[in-house]
Amino acid sequence: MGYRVVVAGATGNVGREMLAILAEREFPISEIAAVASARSQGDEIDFGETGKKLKVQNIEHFDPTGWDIALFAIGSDATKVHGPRFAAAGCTVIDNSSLYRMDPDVPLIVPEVNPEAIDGYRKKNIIANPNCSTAQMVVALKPIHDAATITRVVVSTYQSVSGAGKAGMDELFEQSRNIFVGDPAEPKKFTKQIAFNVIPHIDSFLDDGFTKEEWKMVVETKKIMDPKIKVVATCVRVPVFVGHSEAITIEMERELSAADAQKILREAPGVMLVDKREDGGYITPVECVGDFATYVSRVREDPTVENGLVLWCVSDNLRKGAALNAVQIAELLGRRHLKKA
Ligand SMILES: NC(=O)C1=CN([C@@H]2O[C@H](COP(=O)(O)OP(=O)(O)OC[C@H]3O[C@@H](n4cnc5c(N)ncnc54)[C@H](OP(=O)(O)O)[C@@H]3O)[C@@H](O)[C@H]2O)C=CC1
Ligand SMILES: N[C@@H](CC(=O)OP(=O)(O)O)C(=O)O
Repeated sequence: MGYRVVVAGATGNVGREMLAILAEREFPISEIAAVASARSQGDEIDFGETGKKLKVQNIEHFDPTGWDIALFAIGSDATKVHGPRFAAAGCTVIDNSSLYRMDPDVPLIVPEVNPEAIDGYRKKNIIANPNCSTAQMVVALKPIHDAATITRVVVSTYQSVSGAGKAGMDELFEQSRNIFVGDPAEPKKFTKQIAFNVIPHIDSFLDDGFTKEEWKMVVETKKIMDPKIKVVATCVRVPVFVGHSEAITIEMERELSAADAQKILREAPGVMLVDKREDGGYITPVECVGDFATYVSRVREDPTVENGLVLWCVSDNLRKGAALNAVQIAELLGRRHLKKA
């Protein structure tokens, strides 16, 4: 007994994590299909660690009729073509691209933060997954917002290359190797050398000088958590393979001590507080890989404003930032709306 589930983009970084997480969390599945582009048609991929192999199907020829849920991680362009086709066939699309996130008829969901918003999904039969940097930030901030009403957020991100897909990971690997052996480190996917460097530029530039990645953090946080919150972001690519980090400074309406914030975060869903004020008493990206948690460390009071806190937040961008959140949405959809086959 279970659902008929499609993973679209199953050969990619996010798709492979989706398959792994569906298996790890024993999502109720009666049948699973792995689809991707024509390039991968016929390839065999693992269904997580179940030992089961899945033959990749070409999305162009895949008929979604009779399938219950499709987890999409194929980018905005391909989603524009196939998302509405799957949704119209009755297969609910949970989409990782940015295409539908700000569509008023599409719920944008982080299950720990705004689960009730999923109830509007029937308008388009599509549910959006937020940007990876937004997802982990709202998980960390929601419990603090509930306690003291956050009014302003200043965030700087340190985003791993896996956020730019398989090609981003390959580029960091190749450039690092080339530099060690004295070969040129040519940028391809990124705008400048990423190995042994940082790049203050993710996604395209907008007219006001911010990047689209920074804009997404602003508008998505408002849609998921509270339209009144002011957010300003600086998004930076760093030479880390997996795991996004964020330095977050917040201002609140009411006073909340660092000790009280730590107490709240210790109990918060999806959050793992690791905050010892000693060497190594905090989490770094390499330590979060493969985990479900959003880690919070280094919670402290900001002495420069009346009610302010500063914290450090780390999470596996391919999991909470994409695949895990999508599977959690599927679980939520099952609990609130679907009947098991
Ligand atoms: N929520 C978030 O913050 C995140 C969202 N994403 C989203 O997920 C998407 C995939 O990311 P990621 O896995 O890292 O990228 P990868 O580059 O690792 O994988 C891309 C996947 O998309 C498939 N694909 C590409 N073009 C098409 C097409 N025209 N039709 C069908 N399938 C296609 C690829 O198939 P093939 O192997 O056959 O080429 C592959 O499976 C991103 O583009 C983004 O939209 C990603 C990371 C985080
Ligand atoms: N832009 C993110 C990953 C991503 O795909 O985001 P989005 O789905 O918002 O385009 C990163 O590079 O880390």
